[in-house]
Amino acid sequence: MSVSEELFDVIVIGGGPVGENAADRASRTGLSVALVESELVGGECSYWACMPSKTLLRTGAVRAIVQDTPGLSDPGTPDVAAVLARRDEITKDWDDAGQVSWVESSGLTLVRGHGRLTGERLVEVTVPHESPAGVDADTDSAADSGAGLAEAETGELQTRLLRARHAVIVATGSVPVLPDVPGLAGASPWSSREATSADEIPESLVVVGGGVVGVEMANAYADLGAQVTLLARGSLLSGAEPFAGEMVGDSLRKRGVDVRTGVNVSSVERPDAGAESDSAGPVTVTLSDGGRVTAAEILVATGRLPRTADLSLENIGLEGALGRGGALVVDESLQVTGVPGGWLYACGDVTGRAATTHQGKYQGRIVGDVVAARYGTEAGDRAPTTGEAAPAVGQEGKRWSRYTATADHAARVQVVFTHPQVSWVGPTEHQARSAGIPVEAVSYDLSWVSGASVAGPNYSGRAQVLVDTQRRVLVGATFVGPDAGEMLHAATIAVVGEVPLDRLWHAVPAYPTVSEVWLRFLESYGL
Ligand SMILES: Cc1cc2nc3c(=O)[nH]c(=O)nc-3n(C[C@H](O)[C@H](O)[C@H](O)COP(=O)(O)OP(=O)(O)OC[C@H]3O[C@@H](n4cnc5c(N)ncnc54)[C@H](O)[C@@H]3O)c2cc1C
Ligand SMILES: NC(=O)c1ccc[n+]([C@@H]2O[C@H](COP(=O)([O-])OP(=O)(O)OC[C@H]3O[C@@H](n4cnc5c(N)ncnc54)[C@H](O)[C@@H]3O)[C@@H](O)[C@H]2O)c1
Repeated sequence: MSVSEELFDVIVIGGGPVGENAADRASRTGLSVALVESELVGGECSYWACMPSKTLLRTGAVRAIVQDTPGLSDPGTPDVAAVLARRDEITKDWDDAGQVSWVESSGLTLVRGHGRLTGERLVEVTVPHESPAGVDADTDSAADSGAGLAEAETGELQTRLLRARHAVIVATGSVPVLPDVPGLAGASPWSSREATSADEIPESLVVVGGGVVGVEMANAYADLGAQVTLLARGSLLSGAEPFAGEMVGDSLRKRGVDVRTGVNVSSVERPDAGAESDSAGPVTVTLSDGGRVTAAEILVATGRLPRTADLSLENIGLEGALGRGGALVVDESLQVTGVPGGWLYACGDVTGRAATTHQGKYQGRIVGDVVAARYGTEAGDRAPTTGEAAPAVGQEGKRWSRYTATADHAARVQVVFTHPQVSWVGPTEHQARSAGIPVEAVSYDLSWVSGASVAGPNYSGRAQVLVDTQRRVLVGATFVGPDAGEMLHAATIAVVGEVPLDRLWHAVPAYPTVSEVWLRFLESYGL
C-alpha cells in the first residue's frame, strides 16, 4: 500500500451530475479542484437513472401519441431489442470516457477511487489498481447499498491522501432502501439499477413502491411487454397533488397493469434464488390483505437515502449531527452546519433536500459559486460576473441571491415521465396550507382548451395553479397530460419571478396551444 499527499484548493467527493457542476463552477476563479469518483463519472443519473429510464419510457410515450392520432396506422408491438440497444447507446455502454474528457478539458483533476474524510480538509482515497470505467451494468444490487463497489471487486488497493487548502464539497448521492421484509433480501430483488440496465424484459414484474421510480418503471416495463403488478402502501405519487397519482393509476390500469394501492408486502419467497438473479425462478409476494402475486422478477422502489454511511464522518465529529435519513444538513449557501471553520459543503441527493438531478445541479452551481467567490483569486472569463459579493463563511446570502438556494424551498420542480406525464413546481395545495400560505387552487380540465382538441380526440389532462391570495402571485402549479413536462417552465418562471397576476394577464398564450390554459386560470380566478 503506497501513500502520497497531494494539495488542491478544493476537493469534491462524488463525480455525479451534481459534483461535476459544483467542481466546474468552483474552478472558475482560478482554484485547483480535484474530483473524486469511485465508479463512473456522471453518476447514477447518466448510467442507471434519468437517462436510461427516460429512454425506456420514450417508446411507449410515442406509441401512445401514434395510437391517438387519426390517420396513423396501429404502431404494432415495440421492437424491444432496438429499444434496449438505444438505451445502451444512451448510457455509452456504461463507459464514462466522454465525461472524463469533459472533466479533463475543464481543468479539473479526476481522482479515481473511494473518498472518505480522515480529518479537517483531508480526504483519503482508496484507489483500485484497475480503472472502474466499463463497470458491468448490473454489478450492484438492492442488497448492496452501493458502497465500496470498487474495493470489493479489485484485489489490490492503494491509498492517496488529498488535502484541501480551502474546502471539501460532498456530492456522494444516495443509495436505494431495501425494506426489512422477510425473504426480500434473499430473493435477488432488483433495484432501479437492474431495472434500468436489464438486458431483457421479463415476462412479468412485480414493483414494490408507488413513488416516482415505481410508476415510471411500471410504465416502461408494461409498454415493453411485461405483465406488471404495482404495489403501493398508500396512494401513487404521494408527493404530488392527489389528482396526479389518480390519473397515472387510471392510465396504468387501462394499459393492463395490476395496480394495488393501500397494501403492504408481508413476505417474499423465491425458493430458487441463486447468486445470479438470471438463474432464479419466480418470486412470490404475500400481501397484508392476504393476496399473493407471483412474477418473474421483483423491483424494489421504496425510496433512497443520502449516501453518508461510508464517508467516515466520525473522523470530523459529524456522525451524530446528520439529518433525516443520514443527510448532511446544509444552510442556504450549501455549507454543512456545525463544522468549525466552515470548510465542508454538500449538494445533491446527499443533502436530503430534493433527490432530482436538476435541483441537485442547481445546488452544485450555487455551492460552486460560493466557493469560487469565497476563496478564488482570478476574475477570468469563466468567473461569475454579477459583481455580488459572496456572504462570509457562516453567513447566508439574501433570498434569491446567486449564493442562496432559494428555489429548494420556493420553487422546487419535478417531472414524472409516465403517460400522462406529471409535472409540478412549488408546494402542493396541502403543503402550502400546512406552511400557512393562504392559497386558492384554480383547476382546469386541459381537454377543454382548443389546443387539446387539435392534439387529438382522446386528449386528456388536468392542470392546477395555486394563487397566494394575499400577494396575488402564483406559488405552485401542477400539470398532468401529454408533454406536461414541457408545460412546466412557464409556471416555474411565474413562481420564481413572483409575477403579479395583473401582469400575467398580459402574457398572451398563442392560439391554439394547450398553453391557453393560462388564460383560463386567470379568467377562472376572476380577472
Ligand atoms: C431510476 C431513477 C430515475 C431517475 N430519473 C430522474 C429524472 O428523470 N430526472 C431527475 O432530475 N432525476 C432523476 N432521478 C434522480 C437522479 O438520478 C438523482 O437525483 C441524481 O443522480 C443525483 O445526483 P448526485 O450527483 O447528487 O448523485 P449521484 O448521481 O448518485 O452521483 C454520486 C456519485 O458519487 C460517487 N460516490 C459516492 N460516494 C463516493 C465516495 N465516497 N467517493 C467517491 N465517489 C463517491 C458515486 O459513485 C456517484 O457517481 C432518478 C433516480 C432514479 C433512481
Ligand atoms: N423523473 C424524475 O425526476 C425521477 C424519476 C425517478 C426517481 N426520481 C427520484 O429518485 C428518488 C427515489 O425514487 P423512489 O421512487 O425510489 O422514491 P420515492 O420516495 O419517490 O417513493 C418511494 C415510495 O415507496 C413507498 N415505500 C417506502 N417504504 C416502503 C415499504 N417498506 N413498503 C412499501 N412501500 C414503501 C413510499 O410510500 C413511496 O411511495 C426520488 O426522490 C425521486 O424524486 C426522480
